[in-house]
Amino acid sequence: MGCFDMTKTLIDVKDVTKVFKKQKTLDNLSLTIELGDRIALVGSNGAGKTTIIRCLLGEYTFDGEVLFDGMDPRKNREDVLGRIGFVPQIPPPLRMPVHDLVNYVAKACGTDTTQISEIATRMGLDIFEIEKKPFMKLSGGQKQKLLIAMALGRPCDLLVFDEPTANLDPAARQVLFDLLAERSDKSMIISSHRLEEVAALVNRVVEMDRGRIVLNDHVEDAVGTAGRLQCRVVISKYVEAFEKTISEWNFTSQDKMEWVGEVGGPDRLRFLGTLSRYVGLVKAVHMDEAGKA
Ligand SMILES: Nc1ncnc2c1ncn2[C@@H]1O[C@H](COP(=O)(O)OP(=O)(O)OP(=O)(O)O)[C@@H](O)[C@H]1O
Repeated sequence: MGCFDMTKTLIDVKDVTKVFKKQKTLDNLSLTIELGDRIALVGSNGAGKTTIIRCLLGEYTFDGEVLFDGMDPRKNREDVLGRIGFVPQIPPPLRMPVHDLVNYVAKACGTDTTQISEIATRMGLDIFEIEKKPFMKLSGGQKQKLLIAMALGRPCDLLVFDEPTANLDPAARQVLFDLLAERSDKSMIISSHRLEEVAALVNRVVEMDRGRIVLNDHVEDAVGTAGRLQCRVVISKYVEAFEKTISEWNFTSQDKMEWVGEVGGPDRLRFLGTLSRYVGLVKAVHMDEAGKA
């Protein structure tokens, strides 16, 4: 864990403009990310999500300033990258065999290969089976799983995942969300087209459109940490998985169809994200701020 200043600002993006071929991909963008923020970075294709991530990783020149824990990512690239677990949207075309790649990453990032292979196994990827294969000859899903295992199997202060689920089957997606939930003490930026998919993991939503931020919602701010929401959820048919999930939120039911419970203000987004997994099942949702019916 690195040292942070009193303000706990992890990333400061100030007036960043990035132009590709005369087109402003980032348009005077400013954003402060605090330590502990878990951000869903959403927006349509071409909004600029990957570009701001690449600026943060020190890969591009741009006008304006980006600081990671006070450091310029271009001038202090090694230090900055040493603290970020990154999964790119498009896997790099590496010829290196999987075995060598995992060893290299483990050594460079101060972890051991077992950590990486254990996570890969949870994702459904047996590293030993593919260890002689060049990375670029793996399937899209295999590459993604290995990149995720390498990012999560190393020590870091920030996880940056750019569209991490694009090539994953539903089972692997679920494991990824479980793995990320286990790391909810970490700061995260997860870029996604599907807010409902990542909502359960985050405490902040930043939406981009044409290089600008159009929504910046701290979930805690909206309801207040002390506020509680009284909720009623009605489903159209009984499903055991739903019962298990909603029971984990301490909801109760007489008939297993209508469920009632309370959700803490800061957990509102996570709760809705959880419900969205059962969108075909949910017939009604009612939420009231406790005491303000
Ligand atoms: N290296 C590049 N050269 C030229 N144009 C680029 C480059 N990288 C990105 N762009 C352009 O910048 C814009 C934003 O791209 P970016 O990849 O940041 O968007 P995004 O929000 O990540 O989109 P997606 O959801 O499709 O991944 C697009 O119009 C894209 O064509």
